[in-house]
Amino acid sequence: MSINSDYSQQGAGRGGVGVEETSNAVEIVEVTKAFGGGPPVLDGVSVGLREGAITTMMGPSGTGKSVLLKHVVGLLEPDDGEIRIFGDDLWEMTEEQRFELRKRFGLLFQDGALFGSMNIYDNVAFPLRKHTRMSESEIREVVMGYIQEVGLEHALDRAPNEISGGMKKRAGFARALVMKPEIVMFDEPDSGLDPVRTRLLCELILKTHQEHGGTYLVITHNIDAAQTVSDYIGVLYQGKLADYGTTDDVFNSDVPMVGQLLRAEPDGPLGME
Ligand SMILES: Nc1ncnc2c1ncn2[C@@H]1O[C@H](COP(=O)(O)OP(=O)(O)OP(=O)(O)O)[C@@H](O)[C@H]1O
Repeated sequence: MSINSDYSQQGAGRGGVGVEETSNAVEIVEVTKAFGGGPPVLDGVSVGLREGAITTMMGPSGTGKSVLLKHVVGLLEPDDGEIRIFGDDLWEMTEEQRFELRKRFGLLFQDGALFGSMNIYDNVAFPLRKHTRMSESEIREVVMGYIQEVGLEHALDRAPNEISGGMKKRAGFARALVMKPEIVMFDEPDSGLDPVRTRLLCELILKTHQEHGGTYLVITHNIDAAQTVSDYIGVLYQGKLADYGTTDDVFNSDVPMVGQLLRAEPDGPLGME
């Protein structure tokens, strides 16, 4: 599939192959969230993230995708509804249990969220130094393994402000993986990348997932990236889950807003508001 492929063409995507029988690692159940007395950003959203699958969440800007991700990782508490991680309600457990659970998550934010005062090696080593009792030589072995996987061996001593946006994302990816997380979440991993680097990052996501397994949640506006990496796609719109299914199902959706979003058509229910 070329980068400028016809998005309306069907049959691409991972299509949930091989993961249909798994249970949900994450269950978002009837979650409602509003801020400061405003209308709900999430209005009774229910969706599961299948264990071992890559699920992508799409939707127009400002529709609550990042808010949903923050609920999954426990950074936001729902006004109503439940977040269940491996069957346990995140807000029924103690603060300490939630803290322990968070170690099973890897998070990749848009800019890699690297510490500006540390070089790339120390950034990737940081979670191991903070959360484990591994020796420096054990840490080095693990860190170098992931740094090689993301192709940053030549940039170990560089500071985050000395490397490109794509390299920052790869460093953030290595840091997200270093604790061997069972759930990995990517908030717009492709933002600011050109089409070739977006494609390379997608390949890296697929390769890493294949190698290490895990449940991935990806938030993106990039149609090509969504089609390439996803087993399942959910679409958020006006506080609700407008559609959810395998990649093929959602790209074939007869929900007008979903068709418009995935074909990037100017005409349809979506406007500039
Ligand atoms: N902590 C907060 N306090 C108040 N409002 C918030 C907070 N977090 C998010 N919002 C609001 O919730 C709405 C959804 O935001 P969110 O960042 O989840 O959208 P998004 O779908 O990820 O958008 P984009 O695709 O543009 O990144 C926005 O109107 C935003 O202003």
